[in-house]
Amino acid sequence: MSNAKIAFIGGGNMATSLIAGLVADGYAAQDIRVSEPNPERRNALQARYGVHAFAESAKALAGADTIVLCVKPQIARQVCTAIAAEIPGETPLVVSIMAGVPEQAIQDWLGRPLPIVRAMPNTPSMVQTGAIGLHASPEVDAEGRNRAETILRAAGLVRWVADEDKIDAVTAISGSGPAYFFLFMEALEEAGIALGLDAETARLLTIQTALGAAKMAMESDAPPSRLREQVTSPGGTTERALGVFADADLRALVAGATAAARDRAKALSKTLSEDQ
Ligand SMILES: NC(=O)C1=CN([C@@H]2O[C@H](COP(=O)(O)OP(=O)(O)OC[C@H]3O[C@@H](n4cnc5c(N)ncnc54)[C@H](O)[C@@H]3O)[C@@H](O)[C@H]2O)C=CC1
Ligand SMILES: O=C(O)[C@@H]1CCC=N1
Repeated sequence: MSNAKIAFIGGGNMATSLIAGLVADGYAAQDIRVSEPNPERRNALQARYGVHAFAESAKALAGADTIVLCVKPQIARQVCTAIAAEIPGETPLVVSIMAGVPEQAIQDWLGRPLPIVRAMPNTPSMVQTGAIGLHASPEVDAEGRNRAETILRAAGLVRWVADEDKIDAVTAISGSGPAYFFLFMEALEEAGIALGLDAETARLLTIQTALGAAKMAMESDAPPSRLREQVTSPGGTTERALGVFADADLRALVAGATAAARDRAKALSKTLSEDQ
């Protein structure tokens, strides 16, 4: 495995997910440093993963060739301008998982056109089953792409997009996507209870069905539409249920919801890059 020296700026939930995945994949813990103001989080990271965690960003950044920005978007500007002078002299790769923060803004705040990979992970990264969209700024070379991919692949499946604005589409589909599936699970579980199942049975049947459907869709050569047809006997129960979804125009609802999420991502990016 590559021996990039990685500095995580921010050691919260998402950073912890990435670090957990890297260490589980055999990445050397001594090559990972973290800057994190919260002493409990620092202690937990050191104890669980054997990485070095520091209160001072300069100590995490010393000797780093890869910097992973994992703080909240609202403090992106403040943190980037604070660490700008501490970044090692070579041109390290910067990977940002901060939602809605444009690559150009990061380069401006860091004071030089460093190669930036922007990543949009999602919360299943916490169980190494994330879906992660990546975009590289023009300064990123093939080796930088590989390095970014190594870090993010530890958290799940990665897909590159060619244009930075497509990260807003990734946000709408997989970034926010877990919430859509959780909502559907909540509704199915509630429906199961309304139909007379006990709560635990309704929950477990719902979750296992979601897991099984996702596993089949991932492992099968057939598209989800074919898998759906395989469940749907002519004149049977599924056909009736799908008819109710069709009457409510579920596809139009999903298209509208994801367009709303995409538009919000675009608006937040504008705010984050301009108004801080
Ligand atoms: N939760 C989600 O579904 C997704 C989150 N993200 C992005 O991931 C990033 C991190 O999110 P979480 O891990 O959920 O947040 P979090 O709040 O768990 O982690 C942020 C960490 O940054 C630390 N911090 C604050 N000031 C700092 C400073 N000056 N220097 C270093 N560290 C500092 C905080 O103590 C905290 O531990 C955000 O930018 C978010 O947009 C991206 C995609 C999806
Ligand atoms: O809801 C949000 O704005 C963030 C971005 C993707 C997931 N959570």
